[in-house]
Amino acid sequence: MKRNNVRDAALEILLMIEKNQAYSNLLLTKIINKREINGKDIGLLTEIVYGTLQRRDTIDYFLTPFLKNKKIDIWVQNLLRLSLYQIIYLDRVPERAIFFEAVEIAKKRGHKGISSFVNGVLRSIQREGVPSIEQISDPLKRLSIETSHPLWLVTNWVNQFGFDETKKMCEVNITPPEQTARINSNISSVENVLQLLEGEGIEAVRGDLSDDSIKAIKGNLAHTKAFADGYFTIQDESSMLVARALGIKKGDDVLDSCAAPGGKTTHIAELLQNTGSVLSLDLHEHKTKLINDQVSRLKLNNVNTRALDSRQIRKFYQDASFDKILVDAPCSGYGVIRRKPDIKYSKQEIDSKKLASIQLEILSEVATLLKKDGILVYSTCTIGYEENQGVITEFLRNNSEFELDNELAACLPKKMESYVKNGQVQLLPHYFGTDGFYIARLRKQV
Ligand SMILES: C[S@@+](CC[C@H](N)C(=O)[O-])C[C@H]1O[C@@H](n2cnc3c(N)ncnc32)[C@H](O)[C@@H]1O
Repeated sequence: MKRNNVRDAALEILLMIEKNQAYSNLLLTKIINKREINGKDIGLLTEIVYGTLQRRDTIDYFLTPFLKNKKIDIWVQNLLRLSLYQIIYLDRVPERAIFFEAVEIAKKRGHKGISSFVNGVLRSIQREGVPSIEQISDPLKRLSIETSHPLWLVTNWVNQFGFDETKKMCEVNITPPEQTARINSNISSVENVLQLLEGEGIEAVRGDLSDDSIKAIKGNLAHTKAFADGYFTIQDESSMLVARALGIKKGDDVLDSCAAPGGKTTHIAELLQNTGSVLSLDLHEHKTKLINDQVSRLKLNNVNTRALDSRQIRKFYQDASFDKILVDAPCSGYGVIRRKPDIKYSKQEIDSKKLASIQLEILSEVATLLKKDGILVYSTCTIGYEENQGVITEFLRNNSEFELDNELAACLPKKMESYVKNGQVQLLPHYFGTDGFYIARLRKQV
């Protein structure tokens, strides 16, 4: 396989993302398989795609003066972006190779004129250097360009969390995420799994937040036999807190109302230790299949899945009642920008408003099936009032039999205590290096 296929594959993925065809993580896997990219090149391809996306607006700021107002095709712009990303941020890639391959791709996709243009722009940047970000005098605009987040999002976060917190958050968002996993406590322990992984040549250590978590230092946990054999689930440490927030007890009947691909359903099922039951819903069969796959891999016996819109649950389960209910709602995902940097550019401010009304509909419907004294946990992997505290405030206004439950802090790791306030926590990615997450724990009083 010729090396320039990596850059061409990166360009193909970036163009598909521009057309909103799917999220970067899914496209990457699809193109790696389609083009049969080999192991060594997968690393470079991943780095180019994620790096270019993570820094897209910064790179555009650098490129703009060199384009001299010339209108260029979207593929040329993306070719320049990914080439400049490598020149500025990837020390180990020789510049000669970057220039050569950019020109070859331009020739192949366009014509000689375009390849000369691409070569000319890159050579000018090499000669003159990129413009300084320091010259942007407005601090919000500077932060927006420096960390490649849309100005409206930066402004929104600064209004909620202040400038310093927002800056830390934006800076973490342009770093690569860690890979962590949750041990399947039904069949193993952290020590045992670390040993198994060592035997497979993977370097891993205990996680930072949860007792049953591990963190990869070298190697990919997803490609191990221990994973295939059900010893653990790849999951961010913030996500592992959600099932904990439910305070699962043996024998509980639990509803997971937005469950695919099953990260939290399987955690709940593990905490039940082969007792009780989990009913896991998601919109479509192809989604519930993902849950079933994980349930089989982890050898769990207490999960039932069904393709169903949770907003319709009473039509199908009018006599059911649950001890615990989880709404891990569909959301804008601003807490997982490190994993899906394209979120920064594809989402609009208005999306949170639309999502908040769906989130409230789901909560309001499923809450009717909770037993007296039962626990309802609402969570999202997003950051910001509208889809989080705003939804809960509105829910509590309409459902006076519920109250925020202060037991939340006791369910979560001690380290997090100071961040838990009044039965809620908004975890920002720079607190513990996890994804950003919101969790609220509510109790039904009557
Ligand atoms: C944040 S994800 C859930 C992640 C999952 N809890 C886990 O830990 O793996 C939200 C899920 O909600 C599903 N969803 C969206 N609207 C829904 C609805 N009205 N009823 C049921 N599921 C819904 C989406 O298909 C998506 O899979």
